[in-house]
Amino acid sequence: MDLLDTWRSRPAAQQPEWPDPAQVHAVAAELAKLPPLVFAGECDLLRGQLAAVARGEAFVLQGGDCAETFSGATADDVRNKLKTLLQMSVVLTYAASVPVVKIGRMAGQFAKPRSKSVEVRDGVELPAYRGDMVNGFGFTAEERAPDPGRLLRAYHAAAVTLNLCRAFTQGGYADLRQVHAWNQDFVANSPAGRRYERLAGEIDRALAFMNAAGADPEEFHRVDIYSSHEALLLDYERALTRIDSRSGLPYDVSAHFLWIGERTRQLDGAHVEFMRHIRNPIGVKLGPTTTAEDALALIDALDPQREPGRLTFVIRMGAKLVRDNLPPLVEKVTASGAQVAWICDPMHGNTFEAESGYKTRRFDDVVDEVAGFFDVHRALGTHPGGVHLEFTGDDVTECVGGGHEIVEDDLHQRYETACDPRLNRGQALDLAFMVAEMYRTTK
Ligand SMILES: O=C[C@H](O)[C@H](O)COP(=O)(O)O
Ligand SMILES: C=C(OP(=O)(O)O)C(=O)O
Ligand SMILES: [Mn+2]
Repeated sequence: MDLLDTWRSRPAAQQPEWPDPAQVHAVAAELAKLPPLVFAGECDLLRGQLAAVARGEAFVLQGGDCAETFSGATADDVRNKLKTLLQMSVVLTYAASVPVVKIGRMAGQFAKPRSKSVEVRDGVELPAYRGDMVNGFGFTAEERAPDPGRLLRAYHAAAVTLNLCRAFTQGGYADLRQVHAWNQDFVANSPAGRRYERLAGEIDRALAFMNAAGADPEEFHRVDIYSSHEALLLDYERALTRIDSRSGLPYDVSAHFLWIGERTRQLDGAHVEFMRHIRNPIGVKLGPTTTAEDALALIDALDPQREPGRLTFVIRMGAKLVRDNLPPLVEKVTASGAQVAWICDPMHGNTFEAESGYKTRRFDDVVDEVAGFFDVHRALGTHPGGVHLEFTGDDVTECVGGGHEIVEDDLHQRYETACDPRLNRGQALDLAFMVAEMYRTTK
């Protein structure tokens, strides 16, 4: 059997109950004919940059929506998210003096694992929303029915989003001389915006100095931003896996970086089996129950050559557990000689339901988990390699706390997420300043 299909005989968690498997087959055949969204050479470049992270020389900023939506694939939405990512990245690069590898949870993050497969409202039970790639968000039987045609729509929405990202980041918008422009609509009404504006002023002076001294590096005019999503729906990921004409090796060309979620990382499961065979840089989310033995077994399965940059562990323990549960993992993995990149997802271990019923997260818990992650690496002399966040470019009210204090009673004002609560732009920028400070005092 083709190695790319061995996953089919393993149990695959969190797959939709498609009404008609023949239709999934037909859609997969159509997807398999469509052009790649990313190129193998780009995935290799990212693998090289993640190798620098694993060596302790760079820092990952990975983030975006919990669940992208088809209706969110607009110029405004994508630009706002990118702007936030660029601002955070500038803060980290400048304030922490570290090269930042920028990875969007964008252009493909359309499928969600769920803790319950059904949702009940007022006695009515319907399938849970599993992302726009599977079913609709609206609470009606029609919307919630899984529809394989959505796999194709996801491909096209990813293509549109990626095209915008490429245009914004290569076409002048991401030029470092635009540091003020990214902040224009934000500065007056926000403390984070004002703090950013001061930093942008310093960058301006540094750029003017470099210019006067005769340096105007090409790298300052554009940035590389990579795409990523959870590789959840294996029919989709398999259909978008192609053999690289240069090397003869398989790459999943739906995104540069793919990760295995906390709910699908079973060693003998279909997700690990599929991901073993693609050559992209990949990640695995590790939650609070992960043992060092689990982590070592995942390395054996997914990175048998111990190739720096191939494997990233995304730690999401929760603020209360990270200081106790992470050290044995880092110690044993480091002792094994594997060079993984360690990055911190301070979102998924800190979700709770507010009294009003909204799913939310406390900004302070998010900060505390990142601080715990840094504490562990500082104590062990290992490298805190990055953060993985859920944020948006808009002023939503989904997470509580932060500089512009949002309280639980405010959540209803602008609660727009299709799945998990995201940091808004001010909270994301505040966090970037705090992470930069933690990095400076750790290294
Ligand atoms: O984004 C992550 C998961 O899909 C999400 O946290 C699960 O949320 P649920 O517990 O509402 O299903
Ligand atoms: C589902 C997610 O996370 P986890 O697998 O860590 O729960 C996510 O990143 O949205
Ligand atoms: Mn999420």
